[in-house]
Amino acid sequence: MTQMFPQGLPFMKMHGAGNDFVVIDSRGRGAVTTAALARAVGDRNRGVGFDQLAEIHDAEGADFALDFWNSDGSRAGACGNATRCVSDYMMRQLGRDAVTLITARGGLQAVRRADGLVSVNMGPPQRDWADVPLARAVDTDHLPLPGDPVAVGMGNPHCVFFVPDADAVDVTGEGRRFELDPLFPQKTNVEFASVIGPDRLRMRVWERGAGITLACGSGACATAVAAHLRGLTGRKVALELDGGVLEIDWRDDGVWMAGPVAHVFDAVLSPAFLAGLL
Ligand SMILES: N[C@H](CCC[C@H](N)C(=O)O)C(=O)O
Repeated sequence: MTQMFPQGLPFMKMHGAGNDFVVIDSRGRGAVTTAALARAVGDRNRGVGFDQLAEIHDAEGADFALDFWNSDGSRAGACGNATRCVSDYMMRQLGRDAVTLITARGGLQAVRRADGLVSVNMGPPQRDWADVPLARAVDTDHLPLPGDPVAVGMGNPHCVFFVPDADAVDVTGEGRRFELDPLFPQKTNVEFASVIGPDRLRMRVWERGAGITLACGSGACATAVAAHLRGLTGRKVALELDGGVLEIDWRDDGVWMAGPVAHVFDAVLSPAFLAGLL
């Protein structure tokens, strides 16, 4: 398929609070991303490097559709920060302050707030063990794992730990261990959070298929939901991540997540790089 891109394959580099993405706009043509392409582009030395690759597609009944890939070549059912970044790009292109999109989770909406932050409704949290998904029927509010974590699905699985000091956690060691725990048949993203106040949390994250990232939107949503369920915070919280602050508001219609976005550069994957990948 390389011959389809004799001039190479254009992409955009974006980030939301330091959660970084390669975005490929495939509207008007078929999907191009494969696991091999995601792994090659995701290699920070031999490719471009990203936490997730997002591919934009045409959609029926929405402004666009989005697919997400991790840097290890696996698929992600949700990616809140990439959704905000691509929604910003689409709102600019369409000259609007609101867009609708379709992901593996279903239909979502994103808006540009009066303060300029891009906010997305990530939908209601999934609290049933089978939806997270977990391997067996357990209490999702108190998983039978050391550290008493909470399981929350946001279109992808999250395992949220509340700890006295998130900065003291060995995120790589603990994250990798719980990512691969058999309780999570599709593995899991792992969050470590500490309470700063009734409307403020500190959070660090280990992402399934990507490792430590500077921020994780769906993880921030899952953590805010878990904190409220545990009676630690209200429904509206700011989360301090390594790459910036994300604002979460758990409303009746879903979990809204707002934060900064950046469109860093546009570039092209060369035909030589693509050879054998497409
Ligand atoms: N960074 C993303 C989440 C990626 C989740 C991915 N690692 C998975 O396999 O579920 C976000 O902003 O929501």
